[in-house]
Amino acid sequence: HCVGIIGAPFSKGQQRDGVQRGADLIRAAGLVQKLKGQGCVVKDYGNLTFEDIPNDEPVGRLKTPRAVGRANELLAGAVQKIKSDGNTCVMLGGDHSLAIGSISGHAASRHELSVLWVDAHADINTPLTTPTGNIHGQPLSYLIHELHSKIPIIPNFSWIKPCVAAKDIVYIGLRDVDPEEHYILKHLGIKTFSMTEVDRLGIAKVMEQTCDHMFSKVKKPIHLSFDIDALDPSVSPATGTPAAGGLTYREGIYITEHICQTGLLSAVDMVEVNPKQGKTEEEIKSTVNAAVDLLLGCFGRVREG
Ligand SMILES: N[C@](CCCC[B-](O)(O)O)(CCN1CCCCC1)C(=O)O
Ligand SMILES: [Mn+2]
Ligand SMILES: [Mn+2]
Ligand SMILES: [Mn+2]
Repeated sequence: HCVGIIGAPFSKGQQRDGVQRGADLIRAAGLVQKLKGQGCVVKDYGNLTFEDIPNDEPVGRLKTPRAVGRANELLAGAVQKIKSDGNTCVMLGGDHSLAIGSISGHAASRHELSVLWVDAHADINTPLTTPTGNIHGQPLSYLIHELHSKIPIIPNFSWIKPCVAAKDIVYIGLRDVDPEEHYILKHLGIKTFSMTEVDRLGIAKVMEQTCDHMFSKVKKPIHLSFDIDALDPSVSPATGTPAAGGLTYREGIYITEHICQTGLLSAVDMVEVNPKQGKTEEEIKSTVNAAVDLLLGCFGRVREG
């Protein structure tokens, strides 16, 4: 595996300070060395630098939209470069609004994508449905062809072109979905495996049916967008929007092992690690170590050794 890593120390898709430190914490836990130790060729492209944008007043309910739009424009360019260099891209967040840039940049180089969204949340609110105005709860709405007509003009967002079809998205881990999001998921017929399905089917069947869905027509490169809050808070407490009843550590690892086995993983996001949301050093370590182990699972680490 040839892996290109980009850090995006960005937090303005939400309101809690600290998530911008996720990338460097994951690096400090040895991600690069451990990937190399399992035979990967790794290039670390470093961290993006996000200039402060003054007077970034709300637009409608949207908070700090100009910063979010600009940060994602920069990220999209970086991801496109990493892909053109022939790597599988690893984007280390930062909050989940960064999926706008990560998926946009990926799609710019690989056109048709399958998106696997592993998250407690659907992150598909539009600017008009969002209950909080936090753009980390909205990234998919800017990217899906079928929602394009629902997106108003937003400063620094004009570069974004929808690039994913609703049929090419699969969710795993949902358990905290807003009513408006639920309507959108149903209306668009998006494939979802909530925690109910994880409990009913077991993670092996969930992954089997996820792949059946993604490969039902043509096999496309996979973009895995992993929000660490998909895992149960007992495993990953240091995150901004924890929700009870999440994936076990083992279920998370099984997801990444299975996706690795497809040979189609083309980009992965690891977002929402927030050290300031951990009550103890232990909680922070547990969260960061889970993020590292999930990424190692994406790139060939198997538990049987
Ligand atoms: N759906 C929420 C949470 C988004 C989480 C973003 B992620 O997944 O990147 O962490 C709102 C959640 N909801 C608001 C009302 C009270 C209950 C929680 C939103 O703000 O849109
Ligand atoms: Mn989430
Ligand atoms: Mn998310
Ligand atoms: Mn989150």
